[in-house]
Amino acid sequence: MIFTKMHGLGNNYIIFNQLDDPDNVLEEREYPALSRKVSDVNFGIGSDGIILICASQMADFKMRIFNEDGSEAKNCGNGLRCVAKFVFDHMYATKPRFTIETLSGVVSVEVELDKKQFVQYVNVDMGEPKLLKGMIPMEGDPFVAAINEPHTFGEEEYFLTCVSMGNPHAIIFVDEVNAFPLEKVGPVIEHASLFPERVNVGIVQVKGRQEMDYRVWERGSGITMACGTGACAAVVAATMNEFLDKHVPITVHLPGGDLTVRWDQQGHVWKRGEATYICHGELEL
Ligand SMILES: N[C@@H](CCC[C@H](N)C(=O)O)C(=O)O
Repeated sequence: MIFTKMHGLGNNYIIFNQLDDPDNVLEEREYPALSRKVSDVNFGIGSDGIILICASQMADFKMRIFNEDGSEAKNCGNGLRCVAKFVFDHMYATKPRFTIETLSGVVSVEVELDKKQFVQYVNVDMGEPKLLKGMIPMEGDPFVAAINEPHTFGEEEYFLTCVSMGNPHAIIFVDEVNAFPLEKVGPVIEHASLFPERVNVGIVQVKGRQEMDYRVWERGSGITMACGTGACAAVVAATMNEFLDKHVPITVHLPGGDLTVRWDQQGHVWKRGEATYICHGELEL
C-alpha cells in the first residue's frame, strides 16, 4: 500500500489515497487492524491513526479516520486540513474551495497557497457545534447542555463543559495546563460510563479574551500534539462560559503549534491552520 504521512501541528496520520489506487482499498473489516498496525511505532510506522481519502457521492471528496486503537471517529479537524492539502497539491481538486464528506456531515474548505503554489494553510468551516447532552452523547437530560457541570471520577471532582464537533469533547478549565495530570485523568474520563461512546478530554487555560492554551487526551489515541475538533470545542466551551470575546478569531496554542478558531454570528465554527507532509512510502502488509 502506498502511503503519505502527514501532520497538522504534530497530530500525525498515515494517509491512504483510495481515489485512484485500488491496492489501497481493503475489506471493510481490515481497517481497524491496519490502523493499529501502522500506528505502532515499533512494528509499524508510528502515528495517531490512519486516514482514508475516498470518492464521495455527496461532496468533492470523503475522509474517513481511524484512531490508533482502531476505532473509527466521525470527524478530525487536523485530518481535514491534511486531506485538503493532499487533494489540492496532487491536483484532484482544481479550485481552492471544495467540500469534504465526513461521517458527521459535509464541510467546506478553502486552501491558501505558498510561493511554490502548494497548500500552506487551510480554512475549514467546521459547522455548528452541538451542545445538548443527547447529542454529545452523555448521560443525563438529553435536552440540557453540560456547562461547567461538576462530575466525580474516583476521588476527584472536575467541572466539565461538553461540546460535539461531530465527535465528543469534554473540556476542563484549569489554571495551568502543563501542571494538569492529563495522562492520568484523560483515560479515566474517556472511559467513564458518563460517556457511552467515550470522549476526547481537553484542558484549557484561558490566557486572555482572545487566547488560550489547550492540551488534549484523544479518545482512541491518548495524548497528541494537537486536536482540531478539540480546539474548536475548547473555543465554544470557553465562549459558553463567557471567558472569551464572541465572534472574533481566537488563538489556540497547542503543544504542536497554533490554530485560529472563530465561532461566527451564524453559529458556524471556523478553523485555520497548517498541514504538512512528513514522508511518502510503501507499506509491507
Ligand atoms: N485529532 C483529531 C480527532 C481524531 C478523532 C478523535 N480521537 C475521536 O475519536 O473523536 C482532530 O484533529 O480533530
